[in-house]
Amino acid sequence: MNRLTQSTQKLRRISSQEVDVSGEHQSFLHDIIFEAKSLLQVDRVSVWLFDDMHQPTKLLNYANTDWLDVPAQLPVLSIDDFPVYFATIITGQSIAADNASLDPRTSEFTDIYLKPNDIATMLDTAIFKNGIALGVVCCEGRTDVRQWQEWEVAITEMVADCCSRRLLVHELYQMQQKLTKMAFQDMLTGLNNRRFLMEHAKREMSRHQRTERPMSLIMMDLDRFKRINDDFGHDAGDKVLQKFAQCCLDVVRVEDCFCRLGGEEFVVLLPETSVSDAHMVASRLCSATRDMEVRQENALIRVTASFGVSEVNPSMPFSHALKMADQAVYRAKANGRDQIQLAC
Ligand SMILES: Nc1nc2c(ncn2[C@@H]2O[C@H](COP(=O)(O)OP(=O)(O)OP(=O)(O)O)[C@@H](O)[C@H]2O)c(=O)[nH]1
Repeated sequence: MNRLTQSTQKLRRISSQEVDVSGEHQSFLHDIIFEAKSLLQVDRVSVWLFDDMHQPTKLLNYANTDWLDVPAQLPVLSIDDFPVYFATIITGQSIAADNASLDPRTSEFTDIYLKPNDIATMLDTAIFKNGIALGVVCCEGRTDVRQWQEWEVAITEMVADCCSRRLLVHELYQMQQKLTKMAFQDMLTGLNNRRFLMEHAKREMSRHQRTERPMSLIMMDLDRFKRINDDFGHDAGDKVLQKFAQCCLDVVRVEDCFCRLGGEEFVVLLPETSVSDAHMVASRLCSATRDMEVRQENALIRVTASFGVSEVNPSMPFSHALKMADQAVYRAKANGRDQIQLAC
């Protein structure tokens, strides 16, 4: 079997493997760049990505066989300093520079990179995404110049394709993470949303059923919020909601689950908390809201909120506790607002 066939088989096996793409590039490109180093018998293989694939101005170093611990400050190559190299790579041509200091496509690197790092020969090729160069795989030999063979260029191009596939999987993973976050997060306040609360409550209720520890719920609704929108505008209303969210987060504990149900309605689920303790938390939230000020142009906006506190009985559906707390909020509103009512 010739070298090309052997190397192709190795790379195909590597690129078919499932890998954890949740970490840094150095971790999930590690096996590919190490295999490239071994197949091509070079001193170093590195992966660089463009800052912007559509209008690249810089190449950023992302993964390197030499650095198992990636330094905080990675080298950056700018298009202004290496115009010929960039122009060649962007068009998708591989650069097999036998003598890197003499080859016009890589000689730009001589003083700044080749000499200080003792690099004599380079074989670089573009990593593509949708037919556009996204970055570069860079293979470097130290000390001796070398005559690159066609099969070695083909292998480097295949390494770049393996990287491209891994990067795509990494991008899909990041997109999925973002979508999951969006599905469970309120975009305006950054708080968890109703969907998150329902999922979280299910888990908490099962835990509390086993431990028989108390759990409580506080529902809160800003008072006469419509007036704020009407008097100061919708943006001011949004600002109030954001400030209120932050203000409440400062009061509750990290293990409490604070969510925006929608509009000007919020809930905090308090594990390991009796109704009387939840009432104390609600009192703190009530006075923190009263003390809160939001500046809008020359005006200072102040708000109050009405609170309903209920026990969460793990043997009843969670919607029951929500309903009880909601009814208590309704009574607080009917009773003059800016107060707390216990569910009965
Ligand atoms: N700025 C802003 N306003 C919102 C948002 N979501 C809901 N609202 C507004 O919140 C207001 C809620 O008004 P109402 O349900 O009448 O309640 P309220 O004025 O707070 O009166 P009470 O609850 O009875 O004290 C409505 O005007 C909604 O348009 C939001 O994300 N941003």
